[in-house]
Order: sequence, then C-alpha cells, then structure tokens
Amino acid sequence: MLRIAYFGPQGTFTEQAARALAPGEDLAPYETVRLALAAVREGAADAACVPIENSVEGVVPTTLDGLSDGEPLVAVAETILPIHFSVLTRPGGGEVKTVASHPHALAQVRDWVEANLPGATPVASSSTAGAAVGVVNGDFDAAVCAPVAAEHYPLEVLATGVADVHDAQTRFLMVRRPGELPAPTGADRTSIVAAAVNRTGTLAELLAELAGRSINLTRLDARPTRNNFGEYRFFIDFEGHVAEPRIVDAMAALRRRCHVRFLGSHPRADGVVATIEPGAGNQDFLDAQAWADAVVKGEGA
Ligand SMILES: O=C(O)C(=O)Cc1ccccc1
Repeated sequence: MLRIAYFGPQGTFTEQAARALAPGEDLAPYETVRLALAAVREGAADAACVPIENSVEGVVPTTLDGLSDGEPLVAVAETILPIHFSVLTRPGGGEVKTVASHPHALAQVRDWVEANLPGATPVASSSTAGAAVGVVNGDFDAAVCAPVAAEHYPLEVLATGVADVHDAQTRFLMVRRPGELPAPTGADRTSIVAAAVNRTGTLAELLAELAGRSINLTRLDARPTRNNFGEYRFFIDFEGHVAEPRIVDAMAALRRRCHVRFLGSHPRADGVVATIEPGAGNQDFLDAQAWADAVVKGEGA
C-alpha cells in the first residue's frame, strides 16, 4: 500500500482529491503544503496530493514555491473538484464574530459572508479543515469548509452550498520523486519552471519556442525568485507530454535559453486532447529528423 501525504487535516478538499486520485491507499494528513511535499522528499511518503490552482483565485502560491524550491518533484496525476462550501459553527454557538478559512476559500465566499454574517471578521487559517478545528477549540466562531468536514468535526451546519461563484473548480496534483513517467495519452499536460535572466524579451523568446511549435499553453504564472527583487520565475503549463517528439524538441529549445525545471507530464483531468496544427505533429518532427539524418549520412538531399 502506498503512503500518500496530503494537505490536511482530515476533511480538507485536498483529502477528497487524494481519495479520488489514490483510492484505497494509506492517506497521511500534513498541516501545510510544504510539510506534505517535504514528506515525499524525505521518503516518509510515496507521493503527495496538493492544490495547484482554482478557477476563482488562480494559483496556490505555496504549492508553486514548494515545487520550484528543494529537491525536484514531478506531478504524475491531477484531478479537478467542484468547489462549494459548508459553514460550520459550534452547536448553539451564538453570534458569529469571526469566520475562518483558507485564504482561497475566504476569497470565494466574500459576498456570502457580507450578506449573511454582517460584521463577522474573516480570519485566515492554514486550511478549511484547520478552521473547523479552530472553531471546535473556540478560536473562531465559524469555519468555511468542505462539506465533508461536517462528518469529521462535532460542529453544526449553518449553511451548505455556499459559493459566490457557482461552478468554481480547483485542480489538485499528485506529485512524487522523479521516476518513470505516466504514459502519454494524447490528452496530457506538461509543467515546467523557467528561470530566465532579466533582459529584454526573454519571456517572449521562451513563449515563441512553444508558439513556433504550435504548443498550446494552459497556464502561465510568474513568481519572484525571492533572492533578487524584480527577478521572476515563470511557471508554464502546456498541452502535451515530454515523451512526444514535438514536446521534447520544445523542452530542449527552452533548456538552451534558460534554466528549466521539469515539473511533470501527466493525463489531464478534463481529458482535453492536445491541439495539433498541420506540420506540428509528432510524425512531422520524426519525418523531419529522419530527413536531416539522411542528409548528414549523405543518403538524402
Ligand atoms: O483547505 C482546503 O480544504 C484545501 O484543500 C485547499 C483549498 C481551499 C479552498 C478551495 C479548494 C482547496
């Protein structure tokens, strides 16, 4: 049985994602994303499930930073969960003066809190379920949680189906130490971090390597390197799998231009098949290479 670290405690959305990605495996909660990733790096866990981005608030910065610093880890699977919240209080808890949750959750219920708990102060907690623990301990009056949290903590459900934006979704990754890659499926996603030097046009040059090969981006984020003010790393997700000739050609071209960290190639949860423009398919790359090899051998022209 595999040991899967997840961003906990029990009852987080990430736990639900981990159950979906690794059914029947041994799940171990960690208080922060950093600790869950550290457990994999140290060998205490085989893999970790962490949130990466959501449709309302964008990326989860601690996950991006946790993947780009430290020993390399690669994503091998992903899942997307629909997100709506339950608001939990202590039974007979009285007036709600503070409402706690993960910052991404608070950002997704701002209007609801203003309308339904006027005057309540939002308080950031480590996770949605961490906020529930805080309510149990008397630190806060209400917690904005995953619906499943109501099954784990002795709290009363004040409201269900809470969300300012309906159809909100969050994507989660399963990451592990580098090893054998998942096989390409035709509907894959590849993730990298590129540390380009700060000079005119470097980002445009990197993107041109992908655009020139008709590789469709699915996400682009910048995060500070944290060492030199104004210096950034670029997190780039694109369609395709590194085992495909067209993608490995692009990766090698990027590597010539800057430092690249590979963050994994894996099947997309939404099953969207990669867009392949005429002349930019894998067979086109193989045929072109075969022709060039023949020219070099003096067997073609
Ligand atoms: O805190 C949690 O439950 C998480 O798994 C992170 C999160 C927070 C808000 C929406 C989706 C995931």
